[in-house]
Amino acid sequence: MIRIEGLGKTYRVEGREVSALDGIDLEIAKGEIFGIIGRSGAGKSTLLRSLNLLERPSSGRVLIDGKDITGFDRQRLHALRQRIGMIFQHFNLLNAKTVAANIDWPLRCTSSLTAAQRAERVAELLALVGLSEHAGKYPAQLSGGQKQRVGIARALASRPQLLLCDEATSALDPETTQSILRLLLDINRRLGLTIVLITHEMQVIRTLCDRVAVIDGGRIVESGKVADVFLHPRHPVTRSMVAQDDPLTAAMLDPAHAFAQDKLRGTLVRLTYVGDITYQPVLSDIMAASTVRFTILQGEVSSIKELPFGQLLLELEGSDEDVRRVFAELDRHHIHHEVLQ
Ligand SMILES: Nc1ncnc2c1ncn2[C@@H]1O[C@H](COP(=O)(O)OP(=O)(O)OP(=O)(O)O)[C@@H](O)[C@H]1O
Repeated sequence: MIRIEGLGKTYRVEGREVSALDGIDLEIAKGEIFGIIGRSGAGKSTLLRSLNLLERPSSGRVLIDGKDITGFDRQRLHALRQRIGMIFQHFNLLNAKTVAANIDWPLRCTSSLTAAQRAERVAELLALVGLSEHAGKYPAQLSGGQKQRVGIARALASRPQLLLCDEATSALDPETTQSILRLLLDINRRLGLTIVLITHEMQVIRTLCDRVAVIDGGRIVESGKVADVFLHPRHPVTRSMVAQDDPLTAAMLDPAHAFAQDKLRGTLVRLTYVGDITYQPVLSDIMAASTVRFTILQGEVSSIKELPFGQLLLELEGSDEDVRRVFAELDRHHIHHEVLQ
């Protein structure tokens, strides 16, 4: 659906050139939830805003459904923006208008619907985001989570195919964040809407996204399925973002900090696995058929979106030959192993 090719953006600040994006290549499929994560100043907002040309790239192309939008004239851009909704960290609501009027606003400005048809659409959207009882309130009377629900309803008013989320939960507490993420997931499933979001929180990516790209210094430094990137982060920025989100993974990625090294007798191995195998006694079977003994030093069973995963830090004691056989059995069962020491 979206193809970004060699995208670059340079800002001119006081006669100096600041490079915000440098040679970005990405593909985002229809119906997927794609996350872009990075530290402050990495280029996330510039990249997201290039998708609806709120930011004009300096080089490269953005293709949506095969059409290069960077060459669109005003009229085509106007039509494109109606197919792309956007929500913001600070909600950007019209404070002097009620919830219903905020949601009605884009319809009033751009659609050819009658007042009655618009009212019907607003009622539908209010129900979708769970705010039917708050239609007559003003933004100042709402909680942060409710304000973001209004933002989502407003973004969906013109039935877009693509929703851009700019740090949509960064201003919310953890519980409200979860409820907004659940709403976005529900909307993605019910409406088949493609969602592209930017965040600096790995937790948001883990909960919501199918795939992720890590951006640093205006370049994509790592990308892939969320489970792969989360469980096997390669770039230092990715490792640090995973570590901030999940201390257990951090400890397993860098076990030197996790426990007393002088107590180690055998081979230190990190196992990772995803999917149904998480709930099967495969490890028990493999070890029961071997003379190799194991000690669990650390472990975690959790989920990424709805995909269960496990990771274990084990010390294996046995002959090299027997340990190799255990590794071969792990491979056979798609349990990834990584010898750490
Ligand atoms: N309008 C602008 N004029 C000049 N420089 C800009 C402008 N917008 C962004 N930049 C610079 O471009 C780089 C990328 O900024 P961008 O806002 O895209 O990063 P970000 O990852 O979204 O950061 P944050 O998480 O802090 O919002 C930064 O160095 C920033 O200072």
